[in-house]
Amino acid sequence: MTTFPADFVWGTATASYQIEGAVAEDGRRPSTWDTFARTPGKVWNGDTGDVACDHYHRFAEDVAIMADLGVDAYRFSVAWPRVVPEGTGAVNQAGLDFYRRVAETCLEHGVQPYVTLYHWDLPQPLEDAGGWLSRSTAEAFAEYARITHEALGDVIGSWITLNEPWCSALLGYAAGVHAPGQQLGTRSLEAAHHLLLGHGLAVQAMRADGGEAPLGITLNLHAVRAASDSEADLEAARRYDGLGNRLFLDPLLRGAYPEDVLADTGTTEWFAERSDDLATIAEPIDFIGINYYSAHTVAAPEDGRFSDPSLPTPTPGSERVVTVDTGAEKTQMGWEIHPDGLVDVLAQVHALAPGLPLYVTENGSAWPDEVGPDGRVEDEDRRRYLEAHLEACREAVARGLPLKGYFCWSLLDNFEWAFGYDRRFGIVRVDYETQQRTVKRSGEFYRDFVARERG
Ligand SMILES: OC[C@@H]1[C@@H](O)[C@H](O)[C@@H](O)c2nc(CNc3ccccc3)cn21
Repeated sequence: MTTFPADFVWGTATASYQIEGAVAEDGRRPSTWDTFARTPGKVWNGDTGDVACDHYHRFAEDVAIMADLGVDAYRFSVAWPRVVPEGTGAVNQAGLDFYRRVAETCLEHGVQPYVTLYHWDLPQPLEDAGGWLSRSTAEAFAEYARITHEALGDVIGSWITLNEPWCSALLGYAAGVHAPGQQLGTRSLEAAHHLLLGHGLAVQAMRADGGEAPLGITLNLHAVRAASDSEADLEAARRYDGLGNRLFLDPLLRGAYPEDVLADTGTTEWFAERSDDLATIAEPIDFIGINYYSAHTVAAPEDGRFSDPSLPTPTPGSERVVTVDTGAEKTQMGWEIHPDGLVDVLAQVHALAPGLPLYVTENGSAWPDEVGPDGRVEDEDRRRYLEAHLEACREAVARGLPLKGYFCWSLLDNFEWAFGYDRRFGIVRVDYETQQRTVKRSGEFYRDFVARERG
């Protein structure tokens, strides 16, 4: 059986708004998710990230848990509203000091800090000024990245500019199910462009600041399969792969937007007017992070079949694609379980950029956990999902794909965006009443798997 390289990175991942709480402490100012969560009807049960896992005060305990799990690395995000509270202008030293404490605590425990600079918590004043629909937000992001990289470059092992620009653009500005909750159809591609521009400007700014730490970006890639080899279904798959994957992979790795996607969405002229930005967007990077959860079998709509629910309407083009239920097992999110799709997306990126290091920066599953009378959480479904995807990583390595690490989503149960606290992804349970942490069966499995593979 193929073994993982000795330097393969085993990690866990979280994000600031989902775990920190302390949303008004030490100078932090509101983000778009503070606003969105407070908008009636947007988040399950009216949940907010006000307290979450209280990680702002409990980070040392959480890092110690990671050390006990034996992970090599911790991927967490820096909250822009803690560091530059208004989005531009004054820097909040208390915010930088918090992340320095987190990083130093990680290093003291032998855990490498991986930072995501933007995991969706945009400072509200920037949204008020146009958000990602505005080019100025891209420029503000680059300045925030430069400030944070300059302040923390001595304690951060790797930098990820953006988490999932697809979600920020398509869910935030088309579907409206994520902050800021806009439903602007194809104008969401303008947000995608400014997110990618912000990424490129940030890479340039951090490179200019010096430092050796690798720089990359994280994309949620969709493994896409046509329901049949009919022309209509193959066309649906082309559309889904285009809007879900190539709209981001192509400018980042080929320096050009996919013409078919721009044609599909009627945005060819808008992007042509900004073609000079492509050189910045395609600024060379050191790795790509891939968030993988599921594969999608798609088909052309027929009478009686509705638009694809996982491409929330009115996402551009979703009226021309339906997701087909293949009968595969699903997680509590309704996402089908296809570990082989992980290998497919890694191979897709490798084909575009041979040799570029790849990390699975998120992979995990939500299930309705039960706490036993002994206080344990025997989450066999999550353990099984985890095992299957770790074996998919092994297969990817065996095929010679440049997979360098795996980060389990998530270390802790946390605020699951529009689902609030109704969905648990953690390998460690959080009792939100007491903030008690309990390592689940899946966490024990991950600990033992990593120890065994490390030899
Ligand atoms: O939903 C689980 C996690 C979420 O908690 C992370 O913050 C986020 O980075 C994340 N991305 C995906 C995959 N992409 C996605 C697709 C549809 C809706 C929301 C996210 C899953 N997850």
